[in-house]
Amino acid sequence: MTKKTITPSQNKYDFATRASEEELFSYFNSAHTGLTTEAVTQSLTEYGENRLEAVNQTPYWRIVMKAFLNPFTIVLIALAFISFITDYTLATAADKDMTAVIIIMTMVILSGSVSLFQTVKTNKSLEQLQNMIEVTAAVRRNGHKAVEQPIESLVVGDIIELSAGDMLPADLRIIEAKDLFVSQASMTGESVPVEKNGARAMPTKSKLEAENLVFMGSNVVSGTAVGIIIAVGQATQFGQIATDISAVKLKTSFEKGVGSVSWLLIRFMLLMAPTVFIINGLTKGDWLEALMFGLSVAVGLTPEMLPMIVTANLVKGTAAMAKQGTIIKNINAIQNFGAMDVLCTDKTGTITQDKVTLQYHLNVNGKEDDRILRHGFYNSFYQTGLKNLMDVAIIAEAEKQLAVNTDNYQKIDEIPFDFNRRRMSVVIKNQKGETEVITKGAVEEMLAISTTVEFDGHILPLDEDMRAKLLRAVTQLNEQGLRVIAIAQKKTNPQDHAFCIADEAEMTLMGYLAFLDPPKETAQAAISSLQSFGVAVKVLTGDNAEVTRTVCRQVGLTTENFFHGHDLDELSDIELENIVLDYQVFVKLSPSQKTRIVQALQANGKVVGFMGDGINDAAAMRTADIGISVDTAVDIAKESADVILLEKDLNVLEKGMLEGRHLFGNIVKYIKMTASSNFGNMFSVLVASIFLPFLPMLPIQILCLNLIYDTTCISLPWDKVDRSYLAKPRKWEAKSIGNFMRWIGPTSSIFDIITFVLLFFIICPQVVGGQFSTLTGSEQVVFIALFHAGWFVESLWSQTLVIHALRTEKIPFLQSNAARIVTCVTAIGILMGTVLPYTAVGTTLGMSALPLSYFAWLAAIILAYLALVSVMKGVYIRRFGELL
Ligand SMILES: Nc1ncnc2c1ncn2[C@@H]1O[C@H](COP(=O)(O)OP(=O)(O)OP(=O)(O)O)[C@@H](O)[C@H]1O
Ligand SMILES: [Mg+2]
Repeated sequence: MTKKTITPSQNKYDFATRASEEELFSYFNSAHTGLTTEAVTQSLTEYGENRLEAVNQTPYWRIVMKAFLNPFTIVLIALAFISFITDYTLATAADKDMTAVIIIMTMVILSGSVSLFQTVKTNKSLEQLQNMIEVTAAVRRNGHKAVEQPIESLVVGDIIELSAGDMLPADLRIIEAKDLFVSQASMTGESVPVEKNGARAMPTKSKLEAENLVFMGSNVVSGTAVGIIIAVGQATQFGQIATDISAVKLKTSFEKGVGSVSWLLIRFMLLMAPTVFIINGLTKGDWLEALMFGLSVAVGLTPEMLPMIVTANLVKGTAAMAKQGTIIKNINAIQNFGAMDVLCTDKTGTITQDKVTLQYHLNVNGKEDDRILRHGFYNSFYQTGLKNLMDVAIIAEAEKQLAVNTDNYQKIDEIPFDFNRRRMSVVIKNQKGETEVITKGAVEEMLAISTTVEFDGHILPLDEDMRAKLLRAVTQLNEQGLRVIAIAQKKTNPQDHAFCIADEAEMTLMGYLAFLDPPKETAQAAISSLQSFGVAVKVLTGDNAEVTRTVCRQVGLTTENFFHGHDLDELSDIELENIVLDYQVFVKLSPSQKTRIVQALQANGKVVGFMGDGINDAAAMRTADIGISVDTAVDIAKESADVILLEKDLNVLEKGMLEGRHLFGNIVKYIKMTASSNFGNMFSVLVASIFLPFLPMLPIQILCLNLIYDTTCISLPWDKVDRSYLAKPRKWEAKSIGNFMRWIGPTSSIFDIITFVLLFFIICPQVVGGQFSTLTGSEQVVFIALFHAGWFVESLWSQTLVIHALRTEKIPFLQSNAARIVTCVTAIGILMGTVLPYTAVGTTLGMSALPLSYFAWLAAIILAYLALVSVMKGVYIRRFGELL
């Protein structure tokens, strides 16, 4: 390693601004040709990896904590602790009993370890998926040509080549630049790109203003550059902000929803358990037993599997989506995907094919003219911004038709494209030293800067007649679905000045280029399919009205109502909010107008998706509830998205969306049925506590019942969802959970109470030989054990079978079947629970063998229960519109 000859001042950035190339290379041990392998290793130890802690993996202990500690497990652990004190510490030697503690802790461990397993699996698969779409940068090393490398592998001292659309992978000092314009919006909030260059400079007050420094998180709008990395990872300016941002990361509506339901159920339990405790204490007189019973009821009411069900669903959903070509970047956005009811999309590549071809190059007279193609070629060829499909088409066509020669020209300057002015210019000089500005862009924008036209070799003023004639010709082309851009030029003097937007004035319009950008064959079907799934499709484009109208008509979007970008700026936010739903197509939009439309839709209560692939879509994608981009999009668009499609296709998007609805359905299903059966059980226990001379169920039996039910529920994320459920966008509605609980819950209580009566007055007296009050002490013990076994089995049957009844709006087993795994697991649960009273374990748990005649009764009760649930389902659906 060479010795460092320069000591930078305290501030590395000031040093980097001031330093010459040699000083930089010597300080960072680098060279024009890049770092050597040894220097990379050296730099890694000295400055570390290019990773942000904020996006780094959470440490293991936190993942474990998160899996095991949630509101529900905390309640369970507290209950286990109290059980331990009362059953073990305070109990006499003979009565010491750890069974309750063991069962409760089993539940904690079960829910925690399944959650943990799922989380680890998700993190792994998310990482793998993200590697598929990772952002790379072109880096020179060991004297080789630059190669694309994942940005995490870059180190301080690396030499990076930049071009339009790139994300800045770290903080760089520019050493060479050609018309480099960078958007620092994520750092400064200023969306106008700033020009940067490679010259030495005096340090500025704010680092961000330094003309030769660029920063991680910004992106290259146009131009090219070479730079040396001076800071990576957390040490970058972005790293400093990113830590703060991640601290206040907003929760999605979904996370908030799950949280609020959790608390609702816990509050409910906190109210009910003490009530049960007091009633039993008062009626039975044994307060310690009443306490244990109250605690067990509390456990029974806790849906401890909720966190696990949510995680398992998200994991499953992510994997299923990946198979369909949809990569999830932000896992909590999956649910928004299913809730999305408006999809905003750009036009090129989504509605139209990703193939743009140049059809005509016409002069203002409407004749094919090679001069037009040649000028278009120079503009596209020499510009260093992002080459879009039109530029590619121009270059391809010119190379095919003309013997274009670039040796005779020298590029002097360029004025890069931006989405507000919608045009761009290059300045070139020929061998004779004549210099011209060549500008191309959207027709209206080009007419606005032109004062003359070239017509049959003459220069004529661009008067109203001419303007009208030109616009007519363009409209005609547009109506055939052709996109048109205009070309203009003017002679200029290169020595004058550096060129800027003001130079795009008093130009001579030469003619126009017309491109064929045909609609996708699949677009029409995809759009109507999305609409049939309740998603309104809106096109938000920067292109003009005529072409957009033609294309939209071809894919079946209504085109009477158009909204034009001009009119947008005159509307206040409220006015926009009022009309935004009436339009399907928005044209001539600037990037900030796209964002405003998304906001206006959200203000209408819509869950908005935005699909795009350009620099001009990034802001709107961030604002939308769900930003969707494609694999081939520019870095900044991919960076802003929550979801990346491996193919820019509405059908792929639709599949991902349905997957989102599917997993949401499974989550809501669990919450609703657990909440309602818990509520029902609660009610039954209250009634039974008041009337029975003994506890309706032993604490340990409640815990055991709960364990079996919870284990059954682990299969739910694998369940199917009815197609009819998938047909509508699904939003989180806390209110509907409460309704469900109040309406469906008490239904089960009716049958619980019928079972009490049956057991207390018929079955038990039959077996034991008399009504409870007439029995001796030991006979009463048998009576109670029988009663407990009876209720245990009935509870398990009804709670488990109702999973099948409530998972669908249809008739279970006949019209809609659960996934096989769910059917198997529930069957096994029922079987085990039914056999239990006949086994030694059952005896230990305080149950005794039921007479076979009981099962005939039980079958009748369960059938009647399922029938009534079906009726209630119908009533509920009629009243509230839908079940889940
Ligand atoms: N390379 C280019 N050279 C000149 N003009 C261009 C170029 N690219 C775009 N324009 C002009 O800017 C307008 C807006 O650009 P563009 O159509 O790409 O916007 P957009 O909002 O991304 O649209 P889309 O919905 O099709 O993706 C174009 O209609 C065209 O007139
Ligand atoms: Mg676009």
